[in-house]
Formats: sequence, structure tokens, C-alpha cells
Amino acid sequence: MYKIPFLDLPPLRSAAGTVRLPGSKSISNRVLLLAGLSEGTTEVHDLLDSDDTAVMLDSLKALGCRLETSDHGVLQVTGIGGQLKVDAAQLFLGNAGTAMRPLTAALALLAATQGGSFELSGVARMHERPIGDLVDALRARGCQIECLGQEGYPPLRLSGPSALDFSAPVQVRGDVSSQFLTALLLALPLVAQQQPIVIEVLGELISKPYIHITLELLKRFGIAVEREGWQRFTIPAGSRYRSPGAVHVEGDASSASYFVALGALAATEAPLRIEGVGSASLQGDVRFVEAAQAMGARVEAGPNWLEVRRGSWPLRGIELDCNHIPDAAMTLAVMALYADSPTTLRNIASWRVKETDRIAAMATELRKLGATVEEGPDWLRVQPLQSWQAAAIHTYDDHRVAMCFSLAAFNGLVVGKTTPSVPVRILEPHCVAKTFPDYFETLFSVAKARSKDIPVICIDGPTASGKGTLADEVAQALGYVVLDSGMLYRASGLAAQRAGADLDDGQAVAAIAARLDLHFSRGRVLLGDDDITDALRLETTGLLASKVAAHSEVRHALHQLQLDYRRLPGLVADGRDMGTAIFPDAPLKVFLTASAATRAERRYKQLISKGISASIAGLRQDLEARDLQDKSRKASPLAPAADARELDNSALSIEESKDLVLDWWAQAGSFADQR
Ligand SMILES: Nc1ncnc2c1ncn2[C@@H]1O[C@H](COP(=O)(O)OP(=O)(O)OP(=O)(O)O)[C@@H](O)[C@H]1O
Ligand SMILES: Nc1ccn([C@H]2C[C@H](O)[C@@H](COP(=O)(O)O)O2)c(=O)n1
Repeated sequence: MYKIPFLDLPPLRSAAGTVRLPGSKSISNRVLLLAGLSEGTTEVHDLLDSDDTAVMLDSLKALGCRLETSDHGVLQVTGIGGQLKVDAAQLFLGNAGTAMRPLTAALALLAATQGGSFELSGVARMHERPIGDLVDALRARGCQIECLGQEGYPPLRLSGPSALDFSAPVQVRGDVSSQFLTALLLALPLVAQQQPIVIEVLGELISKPYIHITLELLKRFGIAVEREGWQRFTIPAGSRYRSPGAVHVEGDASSASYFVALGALAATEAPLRIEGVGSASLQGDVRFVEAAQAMGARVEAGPNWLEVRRGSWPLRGIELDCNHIPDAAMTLAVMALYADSPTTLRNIASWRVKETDRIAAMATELRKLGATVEEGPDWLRVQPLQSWQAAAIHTYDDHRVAMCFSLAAFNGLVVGKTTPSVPVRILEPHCVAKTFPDYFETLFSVAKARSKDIPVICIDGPTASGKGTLADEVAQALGYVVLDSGMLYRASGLAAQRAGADLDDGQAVAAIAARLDLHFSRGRVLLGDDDITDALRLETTGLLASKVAAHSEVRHALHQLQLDYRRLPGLVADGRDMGTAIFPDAPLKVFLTASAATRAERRYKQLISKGISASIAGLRQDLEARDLQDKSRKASPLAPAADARELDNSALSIEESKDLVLDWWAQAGSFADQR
């Protein structure tokens, strides 16, 4: 996951390959709660690992459920069997509506029948998300619920005992959020031993597919709810949760929408394959596929897979009632930018009470890209976009805003575009952890950019100037890949030495360098089966590397390998000739120096801290000898590129050097005023 303040997506051009989706959030949290309320142990396979499931797991643990994870990542949940194990708990539920609503219902009923006091709270936004309809429905049947802040909103205190009365139906509004009905359906079997319980929905029920998921999962846990249309649901008398033994969580259909859209936009050569959801999916959001097809996507489906490729291009604008796909529909708003006519999304009032006001958020951020957008209380209209602007997208702590807007990075594909391709900055990209922690890594595994569009920062300089340290720091701040090119020369020198090659024979060493069998595993570097991590950092290996690096054949042999590091979302490359020979088109080249005395002292401290004895004088002699060798060789000698910015960090800390380079980078890029 990218735990950084912003992630810059360079212009992307195509997509191909296979994506395996994380588990569905809706199914994961429902299954967890049902397993937690059941008797016995439930094995949960392919559970989503995310912020929203983490708060549900923490809550179950606090309520006395036993949770164990096997070596294969299968979670075993031993439930409380409908009997409270603790009589008080304070549960923090972040911004997870799928935890707050059902836990409210379950704990209110358990406290009423068995006694206890439970406090449920969340992040600030959770305390702005209405829960009054659910609270009213439960209070009307005798539950004691206090709203500890504003009436109708979390935080809540649920307490008891108190007398419950189910002689009349439980009435709940269905037109604000279907999660209130889901919460009641999941929890009321706790108190349906003696009599059937009827739930009546007031108003037109929205998001029916989510109720379908709830009913299907209840069935697997032994509760056969009787349904009359979408207005009346009966939980039969004598209902008891029974663990099904094992449950497999299917992939998240809402998360699939970004990749379905990606296929429609950019899979021109071969289809993009999406594994984890398909025609047999329980989730309503799988019907996003139909909307994508209406816009032009070509889709094939199997029971748990989809293959999507571009069909019509540009896409076709559509007008759609999105009630059945409320979450996935956000993706259509960004696809609309690539259409031939306006797209209107209707019946999306529920967007206003989600992680953020999603109608307002989408309209604001689409406009930043240059789009013309109109919005109403429950609709959004987006015009196709020809004249794109680089934009820093605010994500409102809303995972879906972040994921949707990644699709804007394909603006280079727009037909008849009047502006050059622009990058897209996603602010606070870690918000995707709510449902899809590795979203951007997954996107980068299938999206392709032109090599020249992938940004590179070069950091060249003499030995022990701090290149590697600075490169790591800058890369970490930007979420970029790192190339330590010195390591490739070091490994080549070691490999040649171990093979008994004549180190003065450029061709012989180059042949070995061209076949370097390097692997990286858990912070270790392996050459074939040998762990060379420690050997690589020896001063003698540095000298060896400098020697073999003087051969133009060796440099040639390692050239393509270094170019291959130019991967999304960007690269920081450190070495001697990154800016002069390998990435001459890099938009920022830094030539890093420090006085020889400073460098010798730094190296001395570095070695001593590792328990390796050394003398400052000896080290200074070695590094000056190595610098001379690197500067005076004919092939790509150590020298600043003509357009490099020189940085003498003798008197700068690592932090100061990093900040300076990041400032230069900001000045060089498209987002100077938008952080
Ligand atoms: N600005 C700085 N201030 C103080 N110490 C620094 C600074 N930059 C780097 N160092 C320290 O100097 C040592 C050498 O740094 P580093 O290994 O990054 O250099 P390098 O240029 O990559 O070396 P080499 O060319 O041998 O690979 C490290 O211990 C690092 O922590
Ligand atoms: N781009 C590069 C990187 C390294 N070398 C050579 C010269 C260095 O002395 C040696 C070791 O590099 P280090 O790990 O200390 O950065 O490798 C080069 O010629 N070109």
C-alpha cells in the first residue's frame, strides 16, 4: 500500500494481463458477523484484509469470539452462539458502515435480552452518517439506545436489559440506506426463538442487490427468511444461526468495476482478465458489467471470471438509473469523460451519505480535470472531455474516489484531444485500504505507459556521497521504484570473480554480466543459490565493481537490465551514469557530492556501526582511488550531465537533502501549485 501524501500517475496508455480481486467487503463483514453470532467454528476463506474488516474483527474479538488464522491464511471464527461473553465493550468502527449498522442491531438486541452496555463509535465522518432509521426501528420494539452526540447519529450506547415486543412488525425505512434492513435481518434471528419476527419496509427499498446478498448469506448460516416482494420479510420462529463449516468469500464486485472500466478503455490488444467475480456472483455490483457494455465494453464472463476489452471507442454516453449498482456507478462518472456524448447517472441519492458526499466530491474533482459537470440532489451529468488539465485529486478519505480517478490517467487515449497527455495526482492514496489495500500495485501490474512518460529521477555522484540513501528516501516519498545500479556492477564483479574469469577481459565479464542470475527475496540478494547480500557491500567489492565497470562491453551488457527498472509509477536511479547514459531524458538529474573528508567519515561510521573495523585514512584513500578510476575511464565516466543540478550535501542532513530534491521535483512537474 502507498502510505504517502500523494501518488502521481503518469499518462497511461494500455492494459493487459490478469487481476485477482480482493474479497468482497460486503460479504466479508456479513460473514464475519454471522460466524461471530453462530455456535461453533466457521472457516472463512479469501476474507478481505482491509480497514473495514479489521474493525469488524477487532469488535468480534472484544465480544469474546475466538479468531485464529491458519498458515494458509484461512480465518477460523468461533462464535458466541448467541450468548454474550462480555457485558460491556467500547467498539471503534472507523468509517465502516457494514460494521456499525449490523453491530448496532445485534448488540442492542443482545443487551436487551441478556443485559449489558456497549458503546459504538467511529471516525468523525461516521458520526455524520445517519443511523436514526435503524435506531428508531429498534427503540420501537423496546431496545435502549442513546445517541451520545447528535440524535440520529453515532456514537451510540446500547444497554439493557429491557423488555422486547415483537407482536407488531418491525418497521424500517428502506429509502435512505439498505444497510438498516440488512442490520435487522442479520440480527433479529437472535431473538426469534419463540415467535416469528416480521420486518416491514417503509418507502421504496433502495440497493436491493445488497439485501439479496444478506438473504443468501443468512440461508448459508441456517436462517431461511421468507420474503414478500421487497416490503415484508419474516424470520421464522425457532431460527438459529448454524455455522456452515466453511465459507468462501467471492471477489469484490465493486472493486471489479475499476478493472472492467480499464478493459473498456485500454485493453486493445488482448482482454483484461478479472478473477474472483463472474456470472455466478452474489453481488449486485456485478451488473456494472451491463452498464460498461452499454458504454461500449466487450465482455465475456464465466462463473467467477470476466474478460473485458475495448469495444466502441470513444465510449458511448449513457443515461442510467443506478439504484442497483450504487457503489460501482461512481466508476461510470469517470468513464463518461471518454464518451462521445453526455452521461447522466440517476437515482444516486445514497451517494450523499456515504464515506463522503460522493455526488459533490465527484463533481468537484471531475471539474478539476476540466470537465463540465452538472449535479442535482440525486443525479450527476458528465460531459465528454477534450481539453484535459493535470489535477491533484482530493480523495475525501473515500477509497472509491481514489480508485475511480486513477482511470483519468488514460487521458492520452482520448480521440480528438486538444491538449497533451497529463498526469493525475491522487492525494492521500492510502484511503484505498478501506477495501483494496493493494489497488495501485494491482493497477500498475496491468497498466502500461510509454517508457518516456514514466518519470525518472537520476542521482549520480562519487562513492559514499549518499546516493543510495537519498535515492531510497526520495523513492519512498513518491512511491517510486529504486534502481541501485552500483549493485548490478558489484554483482557482476562478484559473479566474474567466482567464475574465475579474467577481470581484464571485458568480453568474458560481459558474458557473465549478461546472464546474471540475481534474485531478491525478503531483503536478501541471491546470485544463483548464493546469498551475496553482505559480500555486495564490502569495500573490496566496490573496487571490483569499479574495475569491471570500466569495460564498455560490461556496461553494454547491463544497459537493458537498467532500462527495465523504468516501471510505474516512476523510478529513482542511483549510480554514476544514470543521467548521462542510461536515462538521458530524465526530467530531474541530481549530481550529488560531498567533500572526500566527509564521505570517508560517513563510510567509516557506516562500517563501524556494522561491527567492521576500518580507518578513516585508509577509507579516504580507497574512495579517492575509486573516484579517479570511475572518472577517468573512457566508457560512461562519472560526470554530471549537462542539465544536472549539483548538490553538495557535506553540510546537509539526509532529511534536508531529501526535501531539497523533492522541491526540485515539484518544480519540474505539473503539480507545482496543487499539493
Ligand atoms: N546527508 C547525509 N548526512 C549524513 N550522512 C549521510 C548523508 N547521506 C548519506 N549519509 C550516510 O553516508 C553513508 C553512505 O551513504 P550511501 O551508502 O547512501 O552512499 P552511496 O553514495 O550510495 O555509496 P556507494 O557509492 O558506495 O554505493 C551511509 O551511512 C549514509 O547513512
Ligand atoms: N551506474 C554505475 C554504478 C556503479 N558503477 C561502478 C562504479 C562504482 O565504483 C562501482 C560500485 O558502485 P556503488 O555501489 O558504490 O554505487 O560500480 C558504474 O560504473 N556505474
